[in-house]
Amino acid sequence: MRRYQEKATIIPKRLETSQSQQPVIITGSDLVGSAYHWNLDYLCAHLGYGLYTVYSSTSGKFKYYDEKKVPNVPSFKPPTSHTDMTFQDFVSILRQKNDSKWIYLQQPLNDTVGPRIEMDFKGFNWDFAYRQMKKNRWGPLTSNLLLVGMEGVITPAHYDEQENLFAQIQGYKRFLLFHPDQFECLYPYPIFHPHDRQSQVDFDEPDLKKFPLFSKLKGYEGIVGPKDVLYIPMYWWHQVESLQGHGETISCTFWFKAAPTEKVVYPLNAGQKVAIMRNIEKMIADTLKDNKNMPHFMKTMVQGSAD
Ligand SMILES: O=C(O)C(=O)[C@H]1CC[C@@H](C(=O)O)C1
Ligand SMILES: [Zn+2]
Repeated sequence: MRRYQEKATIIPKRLETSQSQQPVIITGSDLVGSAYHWNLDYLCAHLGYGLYTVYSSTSGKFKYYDEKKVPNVPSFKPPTSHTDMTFQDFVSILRQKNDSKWIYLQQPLNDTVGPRIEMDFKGFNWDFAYRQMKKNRWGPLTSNLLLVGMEGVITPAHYDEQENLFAQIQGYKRFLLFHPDQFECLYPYPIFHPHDRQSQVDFDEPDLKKFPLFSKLKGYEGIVGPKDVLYIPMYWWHQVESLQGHGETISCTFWFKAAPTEKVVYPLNAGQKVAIMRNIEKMIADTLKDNKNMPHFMKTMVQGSAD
């Protein structure tokens, strides 16, 4: 991944989240301490025979897209394909080490898992998780996503609309994180686009003519290894790379709904401004019903006159 900037701020290591919605790498939490022994063989033996969503990519990049929005962009070409298979089948493909085929298992943990995994899951340090939830006034836990990736896979820059405790179980991942106020440097796709919430900029080959502010981007960098938990605050952009040379990666995310906004305090923070931009863009799209001309419509609106 080409260095897009001179110097990234290193994500600090702490024992807990701070209430300032800043990313931290939490050490010593044992949030997923009961899963430290998870490896491919153990998961094959105990995950059961439920089906798991496995994404494939020819580039090694796994840019998420919303299938429900694909009809909005007839020319859209999905950058990945996905299929459901048993964990055992996934591991046998993984072990074929066919370099042209990059695969990434991403599946919410559900009740198809075997009793051993259920016991490990129940053994997560839920006190720690709920203490962070209460301390930061997050909403309820919504899902735990199991992620098993080949070394070298990349999840390109995007933001999520939930708070996330990202627990690393095996292997190493390099995270790049960007404050929500870097929004204008990252050029997200329009909301109606299948790549909503994703950056249009290819970090390896940034088109600085099309995306000039990308050269001003400033961000944070951190490497998470086994037993680390990265707090990814809602609306913070992140790009994730499973580092080469450390084998496949196993991670588990803990996504929480946002904290309710009790009293609006001005000036609004960058995350609140992203939420407002999204609401306005949704309203225009729903009212205009003309996605193709939305950019022109919005440009006209801000330029104050038809060009
Ligand atoms: O947890 C998140 O917010 C994500 O974006 C995950 C989706 C793929 C994961 C990865 O480690 O590549 C990160
Ligand atoms: Zn994410």
